[in-house]
Amino acid sequence: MSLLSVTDLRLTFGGVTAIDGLSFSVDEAEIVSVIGPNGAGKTSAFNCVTGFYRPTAGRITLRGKDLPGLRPSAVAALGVARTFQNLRLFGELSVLDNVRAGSHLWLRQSVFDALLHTPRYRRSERECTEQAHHWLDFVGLRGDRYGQARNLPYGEQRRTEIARALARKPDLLLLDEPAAGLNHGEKAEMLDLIRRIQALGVAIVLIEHDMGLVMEVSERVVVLNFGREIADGRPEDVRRNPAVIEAYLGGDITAGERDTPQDDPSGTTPGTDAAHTRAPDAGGADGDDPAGGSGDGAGNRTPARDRTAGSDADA
Ligand SMILES: Nc1ncnc2c1ncn2[C@@H]1O[C@H](COP(=O)(O)OP(=O)(O)OP(=O)(O)O)[C@@H](O)[C@H]1O
Repeated sequence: MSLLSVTDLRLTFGGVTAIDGLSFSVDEAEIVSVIGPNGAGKTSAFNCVTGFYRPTAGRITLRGKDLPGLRPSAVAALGVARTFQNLRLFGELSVLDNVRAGSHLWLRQSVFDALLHTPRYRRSERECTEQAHHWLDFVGLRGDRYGQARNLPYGEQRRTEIARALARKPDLLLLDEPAAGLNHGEKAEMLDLIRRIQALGVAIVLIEHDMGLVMEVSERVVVLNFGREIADGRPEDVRRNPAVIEAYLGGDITAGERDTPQDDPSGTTPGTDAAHTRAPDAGGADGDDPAGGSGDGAGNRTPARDRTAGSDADA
């Protein structure tokens, strides 16, 4: 049985069809990437899996258990953790406390323990802090872990978010554009980190516009375009798939692999990522940020272009 199974997933917002029949599965400790141009429905799919959105139709199961209808906290308790395209750290809290917040999911303490500071409470808090240090070491955080999270450089904040997700001890980790806004060296470190997470036995679903990273790290790649799945296969097959090449308007889908210091002397501009060569949508709804946040914090969004299905939402 697959760890995650998504079957005929559909999601509409009024007249907008965000996902139109998506099916894929993820095995234990497998890395599967979901790619596609801006607005293709990738983040919406994550939101359906994690309980942030309720699908219009279709099935999502984790080890055979149906997920739709469960609240995000219940999905997390089943072993699914995620990071967000737009970072969602508690900026005022320390880096350490942000990661400690991830551990609280599995801590065994009652309100009674917390109020009376029982030995059990003190023990579990200590364990929680040790775990947070462990995961910050694991992700290779270099910054001050006792300082406010908002003061960390962008790449370090991304690591902190991943540490917080790992503190939940997930079996499945959904990473939404983990390399966005990172420079060349940081992207190489991210690739290494993703592999080390997999080596822990954690399955990963990756949304990423950097095709170099996707092709390097994925065992399978699922391609979405306008909400429809147009390919699902091994990276080397997907990159040659005519429908995929067409979806990128004839662009070289491996363009991101040229995102080297030579192309970008500053080493800080992720703008050569392939998917950004075509942007059917840069709508106000960012999927994980229905309140209207658009962009990934790195400013690497491309201009909006009309699309039939999405035009309402984009208006
Ligand atoms: N809450 C929402 N309300 C209305 N429309 C939405 C909402 N969330 C997403 N959409 C629409 O669904 C479509 C898919 O959006 P989604 O954010 O899932 O795409 P994406 O592939 O993740 O894009 P990107 O690469 O830019 O993050 C878009 O047309 C978007 O405008």
